[in-house]
Amino acid sequence: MTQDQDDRHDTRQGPSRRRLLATAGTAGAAGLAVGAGGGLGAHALAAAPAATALTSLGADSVPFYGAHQVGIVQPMQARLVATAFDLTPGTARPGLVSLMKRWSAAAAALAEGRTPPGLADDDVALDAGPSSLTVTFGFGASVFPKISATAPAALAPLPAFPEDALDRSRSDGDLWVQVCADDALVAHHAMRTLQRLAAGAATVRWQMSGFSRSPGATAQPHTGRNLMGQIDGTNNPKPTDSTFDARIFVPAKGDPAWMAGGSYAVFRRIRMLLDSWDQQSTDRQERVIGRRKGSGAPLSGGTETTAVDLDKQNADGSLAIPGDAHIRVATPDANQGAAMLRRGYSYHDGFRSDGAPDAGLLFTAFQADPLTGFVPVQRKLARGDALSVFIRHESSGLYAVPGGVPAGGGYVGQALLES
Ligand SMILES: C=CC1=C(C)c2cc3[nH]c(cc4nc(cc5[nH]c(cc1n2)c(C)c5CCC(=O)O)C(CCC(=O)O)=C4C)c(C)c3C=C
Ligand SMILES: [Fe+2]
Repeated sequence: MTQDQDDRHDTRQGPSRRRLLATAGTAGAAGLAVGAGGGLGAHALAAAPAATALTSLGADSVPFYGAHQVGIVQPMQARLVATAFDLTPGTARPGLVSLMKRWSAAAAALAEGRTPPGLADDDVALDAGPSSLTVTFGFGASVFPKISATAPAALAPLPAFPEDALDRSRSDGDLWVQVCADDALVAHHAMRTLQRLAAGAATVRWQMSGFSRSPGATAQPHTGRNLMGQIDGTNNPKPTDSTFDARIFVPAKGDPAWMAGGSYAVFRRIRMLLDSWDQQSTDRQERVIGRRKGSGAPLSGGTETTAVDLDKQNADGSLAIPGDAHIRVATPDANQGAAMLRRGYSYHDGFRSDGAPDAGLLFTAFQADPLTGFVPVQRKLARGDALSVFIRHESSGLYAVPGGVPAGGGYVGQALLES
C-alpha cells in the first residue's frame, strides 16, 4: 500500500468517520453495528433487538458539525445526488433563514441516522444506517439580490469557455445541495427529505445523480476510475499538504467575512463522447491524458503516485508526456499554482436520441477562489487539451459554500444571513 493509499484508508476509518453502534429504537436509518469480523459488538448485543444489524459500511458516520462543511475533504463516498433549488417567488431573507435552519438540523440528524426534527419517520432508509452521509450546502449568485445581500466577488459569472455547450435550465440555481453516501437509498432519501423540508420556500431547478467505486470493492483502498477507464483523482491536493487549507478554504480573515472557512464549488456536467473515445488505441488514450490507463502512472515513469516529470524525453527526443496531454495542461506548475480539489462522480443516464451514451463526469471542484483555481485552468484546457475533443461541458454552476457549523449549534450560512 502506498502512503497515499494508506492515508485514504486511515481517513475512511479515522476520526472523520465514526462507527455507529447500538441505536435500535432510534427512528430513521439507524441500526445495530456488526463488527469487521461479522459479529455483533458488545454494545450492539446489549441493545434492543428491533433494528436491522449493520455492517461497518452502513454504520459509519461523518459528524455534520465542524470548522468546514462536510463533503469536501472526506474521502469520496460511492454515491452522489446533487440538486439546485430556486427560492419560490416572494421568499426573501426570513424564509431562507428558516429553510437553512431546517436543512442544517436535518443534515445533522441524517448524518447520525436519525429522523430530522419535526418529521415523522418515513421508514425509507430504515435499515441502512448513515452510510457516511454528508450534506454540503452552497449559495449561487442569483440568491443574493433576493435576500438583499451582496454576492462575493468570487461568484462573478464564469467566463464563456470555447466549446461550452451549456443548458441553462440545468445550470446555476439559488441554492446547491450536494448529498454523498455509501448507499444510494440513503443518499436519495436524504435529498428527498431536504426537498420536502423546502416546501413553500424553494423548488428544485435540476437534479443529477452520480456514482463512484463502492468501499470494500477492492482489497486495498484505490483511487477510483471514471467511465473512460482512467484512474481519476491521483494528483489532487492532499489534506496533509502544507498549502492545502490556503488553496481550498477561504481564510479566517478572508473577504467577505462570512465566507471564513468556506470554499467555492464549481459543478459541471461533462459528457464523455465514449463512442469516439472507445475507438482510440490504448496508446493514444494514454497520450491524451499523459498517464498509463492500467496503473495510472505518469508516462514519465514510475507508479500511480510517482511525481510527474514534465521534462522527461523519449529516446527519440520527444516529450514523454505530450505537449497537449491533459495533465501537462492542467498541472498547477503550468498555471501559476492554480489548484482545486476535484471530487468527480460518474453518471450514466441512458442513451441520447442519436444512440450515444448520455454519460460522463459530474465534475465538482472546491477551491478558495475560482479566479485562481478553476478559471485559469479551464481557460487553458479549452485552448489546448487533447481531451477536449472527447468531452462536452453541458451544464455549469458556481456556488459559495460557507464554513461549517460549530458543534454548539447554529446553521449553515448564519454569518451571511444574520449580518
Ligand atoms: C478545469 C479543471 C478540470 C477539468 C474540467 C477536468 C476534466 C476532466 N479530467 C478528466 C480526467 C483526468 N484528469 C486528471 C488530472 C487533472 N485534471 C485537472 C483539472 C480538470 N480536469 C487537474 C488539475 C488535474 C491534475 C493535474 C496534475 O497536477 O497532474 C487525470 C489524471 C489523474 C489525476 O491526477 O486525477 C485524469 C484521468 C476527465 C475525464 C475530465 C472530463 C470529463
Ligand atoms: Fe482532469
